[in-house]
Amino acid sequence: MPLSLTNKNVIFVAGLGGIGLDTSKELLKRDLKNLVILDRINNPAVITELQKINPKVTVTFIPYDVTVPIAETKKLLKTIFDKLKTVDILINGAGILDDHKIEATIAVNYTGLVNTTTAILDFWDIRKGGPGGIICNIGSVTGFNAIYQVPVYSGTKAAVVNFTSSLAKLAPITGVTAYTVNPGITRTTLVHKFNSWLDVEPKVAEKLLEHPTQTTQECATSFVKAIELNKNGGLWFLDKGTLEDIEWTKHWDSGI
Ligand SMILES: NC(=O)c1ccc[n+]([C@@H]2O[C@H](COP(=O)([O-])OP(=O)(O)OC[C@H]3O[C@@H](n4cnc5c(N)ncnc54)[C@H](O)[C@@H]3O)[C@@H](O)[C@H]2O)c1
Ligand SMILES: CCCCCCO
Repeated sequence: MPLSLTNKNVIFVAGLGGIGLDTSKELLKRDLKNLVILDRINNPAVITELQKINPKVTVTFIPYDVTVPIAETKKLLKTIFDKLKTVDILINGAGILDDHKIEATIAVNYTGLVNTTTAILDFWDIRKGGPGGIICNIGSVTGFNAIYQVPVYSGTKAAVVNFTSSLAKLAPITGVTAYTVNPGITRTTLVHKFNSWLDVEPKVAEKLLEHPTQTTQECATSFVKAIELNKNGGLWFLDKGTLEDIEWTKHWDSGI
């Protein structure tokens, strides 16, 4: 159901990246209570600028690498919950795009997202007396249909979409709802130049960028609208400045 972001506490993993930073700025147009940015990027000047956007919101930065062991993530989350007492939304946005780096791509884009999500369930799971919560995972249009020249990256994004859809179906058990935001090609440093798998297409970036794209601001505007729409199981398609909830085609059902 639609969600007011007023007085909410949000953890944003990768909130300082290309998409992340403009989305953080868009979030700060709402009167959150706290925006806690976890990122591998550490830029105090940017945090200072973010804080100036909305004095009603407390902006906090904590260095975080999603590839750390899950026990470390749980310790970090405990420090945040000890301070804030409640967290309403976790946004998982970390991602790399380099199909030469197979293990790193899987570790960051999938394993890191799964571990961060799993870790916060320690604090949210209603079966443990938790309050429940909301998971917003950044997938990608490539999670629906691959950029087949980067099959490793695309595969991790398909995994994010699939994993998050399962979380949404598990919400009645855990009390944690979930959805993905899936941007189309958005002009950030991630997409300027990157390696294709086994160099099957040395000009993959150049070829893709010949087609229509969107700005990070367009993406951010759609991103926060999706957060406010707050649809459990949402498959949000954020392409060329538009926002659309995708209907997934069911080909099989486990029956359970
Ligand atoms: N730009 C696009 O066209 C596009 C399209 C669809 C999805 N995405 C996804 O959006 C997200 C942001 O991408 P972007 O285009 O802004 O690129 P970006 O490179 O600007 O941002 C990537 C973010 O992930 C963070 N990150 C990377 N490795 C990390 C790690 N080990 N631990 C913690 N944080 C880590 C970076 O610090 C940065 O904040 C990624 O998940 C990407 O896959 C991007
Ligand atoms: C230009 C290629 C962008 C690929 C990132 C889509 O998730």
